[in-house]
Amino acid sequence: MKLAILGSGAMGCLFGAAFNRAGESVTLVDVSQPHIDAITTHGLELDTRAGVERLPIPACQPAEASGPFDLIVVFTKTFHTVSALEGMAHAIGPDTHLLSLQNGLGNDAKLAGFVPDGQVMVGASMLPSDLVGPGRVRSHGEGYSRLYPAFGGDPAMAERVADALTRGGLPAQLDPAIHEAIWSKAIFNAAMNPLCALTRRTPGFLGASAEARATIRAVVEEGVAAAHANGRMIDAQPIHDLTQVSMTDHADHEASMLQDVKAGRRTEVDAINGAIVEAAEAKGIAAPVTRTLWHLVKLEEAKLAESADC
Ligand SMILES: NC(=O)C1=CN([C@@H]2O[C@H](COP(=O)(O)OP(=O)(O)OC[C@H]3O[C@@H](n4cnc5c(N)ncnc54)[C@H](OP(=O)(O)O)[C@@H]3O)[C@@H](O)[C@H]2O)C=CC1
Ligand SMILES: CC(C)(CO)C(=O)C(=O)O
Repeated sequence: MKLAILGSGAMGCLFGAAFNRAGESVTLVDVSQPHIDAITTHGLELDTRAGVERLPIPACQPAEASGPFDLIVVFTKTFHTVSALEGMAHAIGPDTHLLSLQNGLGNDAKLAGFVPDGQVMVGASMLPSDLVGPGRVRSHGEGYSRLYPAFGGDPAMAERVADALTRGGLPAQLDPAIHEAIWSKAIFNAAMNPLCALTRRTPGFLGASAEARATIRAVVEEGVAAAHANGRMIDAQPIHDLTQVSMTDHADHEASMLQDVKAGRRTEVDAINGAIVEAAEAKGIAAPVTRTLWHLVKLEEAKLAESADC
């Protein structure tokens, strides 16, 4: 399979490395020239629990990517998805499949603007990953990934992708209830990520606080009510369990939203808390705790933007 990772940061490099280990032809596509130069000169340095690897994977800017690709895996932040795909339009052929394992709701609709519906795949990944410097990625947690065609149809390509990832060391499985899995993950992120970002602390700190635990429970309950109102019949308990695992087993992991505010970057809170609140309110349901966390993170982003201007 000839594939490109579009947005080869923390997650893109982790997944690109798995496809490379599985023997697939991978190109890492990104807009950061120092990152591309480091990978081209020294190889991709990947630090996992299995040790440190240095993988010689081609890396380039979008305009230099030579398609058409069988598969483009989109791993930009959600607010860059559409512009990133526009920058890869020359490398999308009639048979190109697109896959998003990004956080948040609404990734399927963004991808659907670029290929026929039957070639859009979506999913969710529980793997953690950090970009620690140009050409250097660290991922020290366990986690599964799930994927499936977003709008139904033949799952053959999704099967090939899950098989390659699993052979490359990242367990992945097909999940016909993929939209429920995506909702569950978004609710988990809506509960955990803003609190990590606002307190500048990891899940272990939240677990030690009764106030944080109560807030997390409230966001999960609101999110599940929103999902039900939108026809996604998910259970609250597995999400509560996942938040518990995060506070104990992943106590020191820096949630991606925490990494973003620490680096002074925009967060994905609109696609996570914002999307859940909008989906709830469209069905006449209030989600006040989720909304408040959304607004607090937006305030934090405004504060960071103001200090960057000074
Ligand atoms: N990190 C994690 O632990 C997890 C992240 N996720 C999700 O995965 C997705 C990716 O996250 P993550 O890997 O952390 O993000 P990163 O910021 O590490 O990587 C995104 C990369 O995309 C690049 N990019 C931006 N615009 C373009 C473009 N037009 N064309 C090509 N590349 C572009 C960015 O460059 P630049 O920085 O210069 O903008 C950056 O290198 C997000 O949706 C996130 O929520 C899901 C599970 C876990
Ligand atoms: C790594 C994980 C699953 C948990 O925090 C995540 O989704 C994130 O950091 O955004």
